[in-house]
Amino acid sequence: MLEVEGLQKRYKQKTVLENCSLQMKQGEIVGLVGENGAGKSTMLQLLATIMQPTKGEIRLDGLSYKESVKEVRRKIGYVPQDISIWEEFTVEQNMLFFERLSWKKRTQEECRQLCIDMQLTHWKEGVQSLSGGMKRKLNLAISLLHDPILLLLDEPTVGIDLKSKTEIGTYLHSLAKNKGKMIMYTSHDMDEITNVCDRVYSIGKDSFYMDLLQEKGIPVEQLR
Ligand SMILES: Nc1ncnc2c1ncn2[C@@H]1O[C@H](COP(=O)(O)OP(=O)(O)OP(=O)(O)O)[C@@H](O)[C@H]1O
Repeated sequence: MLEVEGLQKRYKQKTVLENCSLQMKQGEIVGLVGENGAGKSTMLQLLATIMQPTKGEIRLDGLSYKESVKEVRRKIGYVPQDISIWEEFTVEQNMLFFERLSWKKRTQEECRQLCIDMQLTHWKEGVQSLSGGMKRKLNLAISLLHDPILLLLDEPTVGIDLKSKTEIGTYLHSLAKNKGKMIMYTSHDMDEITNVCDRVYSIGKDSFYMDLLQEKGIPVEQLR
């Protein structure tokens, strides 16, 4: 379970997040929406332990981010907005490289299976020749190497075709429902949010997203 209480983030004079509280349970896929600059990436980076909040508490499976950050990190997979893989390597070389950096050991077959599970079948192919969708899948596969319980995805489907988007959505759904992962992800695509997420947090004072998602019948709460 993820528990966030009274979170605040200030960048110098600017307060981006104020008194945000949220919870996530095992097996849930939660969307994070809001206009550009609302603070979605900031929230994901705080949850990923990349930045520290100026106020507030975060706990993952009862572990405090302040007291047990090393243990917490082992339980988190984070995919930033920008793709971060080795362009000059093959899919296989990328997977094996990042496996060596991971605290959890995986066999070559397990690494390959992770890719196959999300329909990334170009094991021997150079990353440079992959489509945007395949690169996104590889980035996602790398983030799963250490079998995290919380997966934080910053616009994982931006700029990719509908087929890859749908495959990623289906895969995320199976990760949550069959393996009990908690998944939080941001997107500006409301159809995708509606199709993939169980519920949504809308960041910011603007009620545009709240109204839109409520109309579509998706449970949504506002964070400011
Ligand atoms: N390191 C930083 N220093 C100062 N201000 C920052 C920093 N990072 C983000 N900000 C500001 O905080 C606000 C929230 O940014 P953030 O990237 O979290 O928004 P976002 O909702 O993810 O936006 P987008 O949809 O464009 O990705 C923005 O006004 C941004 O300029």
